[in-house]
Parts: sequence; structure tokens; C-alpha cells
Amino acid sequence: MLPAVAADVRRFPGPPGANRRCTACGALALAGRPENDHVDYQELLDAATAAARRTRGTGHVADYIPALARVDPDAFGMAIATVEGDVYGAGEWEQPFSIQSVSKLLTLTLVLAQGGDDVWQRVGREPSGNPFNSLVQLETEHGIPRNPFINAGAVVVTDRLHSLTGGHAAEAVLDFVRTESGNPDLAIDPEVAASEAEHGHRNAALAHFIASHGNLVNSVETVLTEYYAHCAIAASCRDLAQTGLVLARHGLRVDGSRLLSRSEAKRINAILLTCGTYDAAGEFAYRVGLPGKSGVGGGILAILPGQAAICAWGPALDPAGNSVAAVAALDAFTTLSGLSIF
Ligand SMILES: NC(=O)CC[C@H](N)C(=O)O
Repeated sequence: MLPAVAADVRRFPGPPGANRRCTACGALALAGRPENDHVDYQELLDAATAAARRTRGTGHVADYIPALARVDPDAFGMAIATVEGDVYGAGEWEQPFSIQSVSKLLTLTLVLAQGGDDVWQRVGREPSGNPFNSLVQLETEHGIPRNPFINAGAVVVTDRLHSLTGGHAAEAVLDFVRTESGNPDLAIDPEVAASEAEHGHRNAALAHFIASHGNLVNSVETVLTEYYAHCAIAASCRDLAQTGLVLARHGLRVDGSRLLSRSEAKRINAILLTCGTYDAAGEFAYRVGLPGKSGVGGGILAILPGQAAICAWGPALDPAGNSVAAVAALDAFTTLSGLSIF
């Protein structure tokens, strides 16, 4: 349990509600809480890590992509990047892992940033209530995927991004993560991409079905190649937390330029909350209280608007395809700190 209040009295300059810092130790003060109630991110990370460790032995590593099945199920890392530019980490927070569906957040961000709002005529914004790779809704809903964060929706968004970038969808995503994280060495893991392509019958079925309804512009083969490639980007908790800051900064990039309007950033965060963790989005909102995007590589990137982006990673997944350890860690983080959107 965290000590809620430090023993000695410290001073916090600035108006109430602003991000104030303790003049004695520099720690951030919690808005609306007693003045000497610090946000000690490192301490919170340690408590979240302990919560994640208690889930050991629960869940299963994704094995439908054979290259992912080799990852240590007990690995765990977590990073927090703040809008002030500080980064905190715990466990294996600098260990690259396969970002998988966390890339769905990045493709949507880039499509909207490049004026591709017409994508909303081709994909919905409602929770699916179905597994991330489900085919059933597509049949009754005429090839219009429920939302951009299930596989079917991400295939359509990737198709739109591919057109907007002149045929470089995955490269655009990689470039974006490299720039925002400040890590030029990030790369697509070709083995993971090839492994997924080889075993990707379900995604191929989804893409062909969407195409049969006239909802793909580029060929199925091209779109799937790009989709597998951006899913196979290997990045660490640190890299993803720093990339997620774009949404915590209400649309501003690391260099201060505007990528998304404030309203677009709000809308992406809203869809993240309602759809980012598939048919467990309700449970995630209940436990964590933050917009977040998961991937079957075990990463979850969560956004604390105006304050920070947090990435937790543990490869063992629950039945919905969300990391057991990452959900537990984010749950502990927001429960202990009160730092949620609610
Ligand atoms: N939920 C996920 O992370 C799924 C992504 C994975 N590349 C797939 O298409 O199945």
C-alpha cells in the first residue's frame, strides 16, 4: 500500500487544479487532493509491478502466431511518460515486444491526421461485443466493421492509410513511432510478420469478406501485407508510452507541432475507452478507468489525457486477448493513485 500522505508539509506553487510540483522534492501533486499528497510515479510503478507479478501463472501467450508463442510468459515491464517530458520505468520496460493491435491506434491516428475522416463511412464507432477477430457481425452489417480497433476495422483503416501515404502504410506507422519515441532503431520484425501471414486464414477471410462488399480500395494481399507489417513492429513500453503522449497532449507531437485537433484527440480517446480492449472494454473501463489499446503481444497503451501515457506489457493473455499482467498493473496504478478519467 502506498503512503497516501507524506509526513512533512511541502509547498505547491500554482493555482489549485494545475499540475503543481512540490518545492521540496519536485514531485507532482495530485489535483484536488491534499497539498502534501504526492504523485510518486516510481513508487506507483513498483506497486503496479507487484500487482502484475501476483498474476503469474494466469493466462496464455498467443500461439496462433507461432513466432509470438516463444516469448517468456512471465516477462513484465511498465513505463510512464509524462507531458512534462519525464519517463519512468519498471521491470523490462526497455525490452522490445511485438506491438500487434496497439498499432491499430496508430493507424487510426495517422488516417485522421491526414484528413482521412471519410474512413467513418467505411467503419463504425461502436463496441463490437465480439472477439477481435470475429467474422459474424461483418455478415449482417454488410462488410462495415463495427470499429477501427477490431481486426476487420483495422484492415479498412490500413487500406485507407495505404492510399493516403501513396502506398506506405506500415512504413508511416513505423516512422511515427520512431519519431515520437526518439528511437530511430525501431523496426518491423520480419519473422513475426511472415509467421502471421502464413497462419492468417482468419484475417484473410475477414479481408476478402470486406472486399466482397466493396469496402477495400487496395488489393486484399496488399492490405494484409501492410497490416501484418505494422502489427509486427517491435517496440518497448518506453517507446510506446512516449508515442502515446501525442494523445495525452491532446494531439501535439513531440516537437510541439499539431498532428490532431484537440477534438480529434478526444474522439480517439473515446473510441479507445469503448472499443480498445475488444469485448472486455467494459471490464477494462471498470477496473482501469483509462482509454487503452491492447495487443496480443501483451502490451497495453493507456492514456491519461493532459498528464501521461502509460504502457504495460506481459505476454500472457486472458480469453479476450488482453494481457493479464498489464490489466492488473494498470488497475493497481489507477486504483492506488486515483489517476483515471473518472
Ligand atoms: N488483438 C491483436 O493484437 C490481433 C493482432 C494480430 N496481428 C491479428 O491480426 O490477429
